[in-house]
Amino acid sequence: MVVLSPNTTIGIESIKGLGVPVIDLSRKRSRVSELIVKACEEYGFFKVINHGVSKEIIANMEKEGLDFFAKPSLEKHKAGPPTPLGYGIKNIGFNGDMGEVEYLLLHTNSHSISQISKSISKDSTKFNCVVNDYVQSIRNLACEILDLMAEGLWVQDKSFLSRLIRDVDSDSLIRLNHYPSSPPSSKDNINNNNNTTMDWSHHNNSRIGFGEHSDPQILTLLRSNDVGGLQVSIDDGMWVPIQPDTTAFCVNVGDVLQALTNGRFISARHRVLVNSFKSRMSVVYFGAPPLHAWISPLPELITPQNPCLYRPFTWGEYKKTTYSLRLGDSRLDLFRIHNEGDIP
Ligand SMILES: C=C1C[C@]23C[C@@]1(O)CC[C@H]2[C@@]12CC[C@H](O)[C@@](C)(C(=O)O1)[C@H]2[C@@H]3C(=O)O
Ligand SMILES: O=C(O)CCC(=O)C(=O)O
Ligand SMILES: [Fe+2]
Repeated sequence: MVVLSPNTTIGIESIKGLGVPVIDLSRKRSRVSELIVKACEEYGFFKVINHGVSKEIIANMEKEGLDFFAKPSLEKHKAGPPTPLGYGIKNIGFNGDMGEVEYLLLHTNSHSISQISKSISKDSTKFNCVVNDYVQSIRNLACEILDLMAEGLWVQDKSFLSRLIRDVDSDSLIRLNHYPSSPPSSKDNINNNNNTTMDWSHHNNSRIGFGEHSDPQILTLLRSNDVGGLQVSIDDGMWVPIQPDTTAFCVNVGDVLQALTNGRFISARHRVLVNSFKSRMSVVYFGAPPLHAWISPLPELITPQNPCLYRPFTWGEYKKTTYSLRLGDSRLDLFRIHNEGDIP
């Protein structure tokens, strides 16, 4: 029997049936919605294929990202420091979190994109167009997935979830992450050979690109080049690698969707380890509601057996709390209602 300790990374994609589910969006709608709901309940993560986002839109976005990160440091810093929007390197957020990553964080509203484009690219019109096209396509895909979720959950108002991110005031973001390759240092080798008490990531000569966290928003849609590194935590502490697939989008549930579904969907913790030999670049869309939108569990998902788990809050309040905390903090717990029968 193989015994895996909580900090073990398993080499295969998953213990529960070899990987997070891969869902073909071209299959029968009712089946797709069932599969999405199941994936969100079991993993909070899944991949979608036949998603309808054009190869050209993806390739253009990837090229703009690669061109930007290939610039000299001085040029890149013109788009920084992150406010949190803009260019950042190593520092994540404002509370001391660090990772081996450089990134560009952009708001998805067209005015914000056109403003920041000026400090990102000499051909700012092109950058502006490419990002706007990408945002439009990825938002449509996110809305389609949210509608499928609502159908699978038998929620009455089938477009309630997608309206939150379609809203003109939606606070959605695009993040480009670049993880330069990082060959193992001699220090890591010494620890490895001596079999000392380093944790698994060091034992494996890997470094943290983006530390363990959950995403605060509703839904995240991620695409990367063919370099792996993303891992999801399943069953409390088992790290499962998400195999890179350039034809797929990796989708994950955010904290707000966990709250809206009254805890039925899991906002899973994930992290990124740096590859020793190849650089990873990811483009991540975070679908978020407007700052003033109220979030509370959907009435259909509250029953005597599943009493309401979260108090109502606005996305603005939740976002403020997020930024007051560290990357790895479990912020949604602060919004939990303690019901009769809960263990104190
Ligand atoms: C340390 C932090 C960075 C972060 C805001 C936070 O205070 C905690 C959550 C972080 C996160 C994770 C998902 C997204 O990448 C992100 C943009 C978000 O909304 O929450 C980042 C924030 C950030 O990097 O600004
Ligand atoms: O870059 C990645 O692959 C994932 C990054 C991530 O989890 C995030 O930006 O929230
Ligand atoms: Fe994330």
